[in-house]
Amino acid sequence: MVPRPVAILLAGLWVAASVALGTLVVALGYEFYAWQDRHSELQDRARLVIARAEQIATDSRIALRAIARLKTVPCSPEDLAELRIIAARTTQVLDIGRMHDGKVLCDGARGMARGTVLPATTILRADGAAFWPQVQIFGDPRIHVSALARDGVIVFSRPRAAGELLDDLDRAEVAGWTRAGDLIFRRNGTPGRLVGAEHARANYAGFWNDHGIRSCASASDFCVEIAEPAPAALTRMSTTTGAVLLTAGSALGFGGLSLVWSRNASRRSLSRRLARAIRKDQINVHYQPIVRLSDRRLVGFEALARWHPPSGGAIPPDDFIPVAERDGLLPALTERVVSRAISGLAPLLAGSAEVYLSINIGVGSLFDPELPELLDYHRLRYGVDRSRIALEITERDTGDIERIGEAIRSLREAGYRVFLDDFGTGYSSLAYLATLPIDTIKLDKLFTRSADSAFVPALVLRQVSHMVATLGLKIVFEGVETEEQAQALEELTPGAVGQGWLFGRPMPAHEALTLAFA
Ligand SMILES: Nc1nc2c(ncn2[C@@H]2O[C@H](COP(=O)(O)O[C@H]3[C@@H](O)[C@H](n4cnc5c(=O)[nH]c(N)nc54)O[C@@H]3COP(=O)(O)O)[C@@H](O)[C@H]2O)c(=O)[nH]1
Repeated sequence: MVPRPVAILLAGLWVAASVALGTLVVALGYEFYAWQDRHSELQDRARLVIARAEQIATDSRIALRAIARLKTVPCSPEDLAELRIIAARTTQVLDIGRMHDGKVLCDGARGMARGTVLPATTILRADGAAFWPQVQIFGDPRIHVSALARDGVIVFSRPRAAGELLDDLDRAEVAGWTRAGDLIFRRNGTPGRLVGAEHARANYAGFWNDHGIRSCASASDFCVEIAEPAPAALTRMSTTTGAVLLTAGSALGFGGLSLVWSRNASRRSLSRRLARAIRKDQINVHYQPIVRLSDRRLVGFEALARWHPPSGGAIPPDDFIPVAERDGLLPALTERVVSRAISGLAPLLAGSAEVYLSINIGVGSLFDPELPELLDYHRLRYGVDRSRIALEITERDTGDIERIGEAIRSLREAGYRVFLDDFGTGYSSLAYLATLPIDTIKLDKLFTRSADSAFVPALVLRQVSHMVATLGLKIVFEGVETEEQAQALEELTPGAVGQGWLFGRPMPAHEALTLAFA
């Protein structure tokens, strides 16, 4: 018994750990969600900027192509009118002009420009076009434009028409550039940090890092980058959100740990109760008949463990056998089952009727060096011959097949029959059939049930039956529930035996004896 102060301290630590763990999980979830949310928002922004840049490029191309088709005298009133019309037909081009020798001669909006000289540009594109991301050109320092010139034509658009879509990102460094690394626009941050040696880098953001979105247009020579620090979302959340997170985290942590604890506690308690039931000989055995399919003659009984705790109800073997296997209780359980199983059917087994008793032996018991002695002790008490006992081996582990083989060989040499149980399920595989010295396989219910159908298990059933016959083994079909299944199985494997609810459910010893002696 743990002293009360220690128990209180442990309970306090338990609650604190639950709350801390749950809160951490919820906080990490929140952080990840907030990061993802912002990241996809920034990606959407980058897509918008790219779309705008592509539209400017397309509009400029359309304008240049249209002007190339004009037959008007450059800078004539008709020509200027055409330039205005072409610009008006686009959404992104502001104005179009004619130029010569680096000078703008005229443009649609202002007419004759009296030879405005353009500054030198560093951006020369592969198609021979020159590009000015931002230039003051109409003699008015308040007017800046972006300009693209080729073949004596210059197309003006709004400067930073794409970059302005990022103007509200206060904390972000943003930049747009050509694939060659020439800067088109930049805001915030150290000049050259985003563009330059690193301009070929792909998106570089990862969880916990700053956001780093880098994207290039497919139809124009334009790339954009957005770099934004990602401070922990938790430091920015409101008190209400914090309170909700803390409550949710505490509930989650407490609920989760309580669930783990209660599952472990119930397993521990099942194991303790099982150990006590074995000690107090409260594990009973029921017998299920095994019959020859052709004439339904009884050939054997399978002993199946039953646990009815004195407190009421029944705990199924599928629940307590795995616990026995896991907690090393299987040898003790097998000892009780062997004792009960043989004594219960002793009058039948010691007699002359050729009926056998099959007993389940898990691998944990198969390796028990005392198993042969245990079997001999109980059978000799009642004068039962070894040939009247079959041992059903169930392998629930991928275990040591050679060791299993040795154990089976020595039991068979001693005169016991050995059945391979649940054949066709998880672990009981073809490798076992080829390696283990067994004389009978018990084919799992899954296949038996398909006997009168055309489903895939039915095909497997046919192949396995054929293979078993070829290997000179015998077969017991498990889980026969209908007359149709029994007939189909008998046709498939003449002389086979079966077990299932059609022939009888597991029953207590006195009913089994009545059935056998009827
Ligand atoms: N190591 C040991 N394992 C044991 C022991 N006793 C039982 N077991 C294993 O537990 C599993 C479940 O057994 P149980 O709930 O007793 O179910 C058996 C039959 O009742 C059931 N069955 C039989 N016929 C039918 C049927 O027509 N339909 C249907 N749905 N179920 C049927 O099958 C179980 C027998 O299976 P098997 O042993 O494979 O022949 C089970 O794996 C037992 O092996 C024990 O003492 N030790």
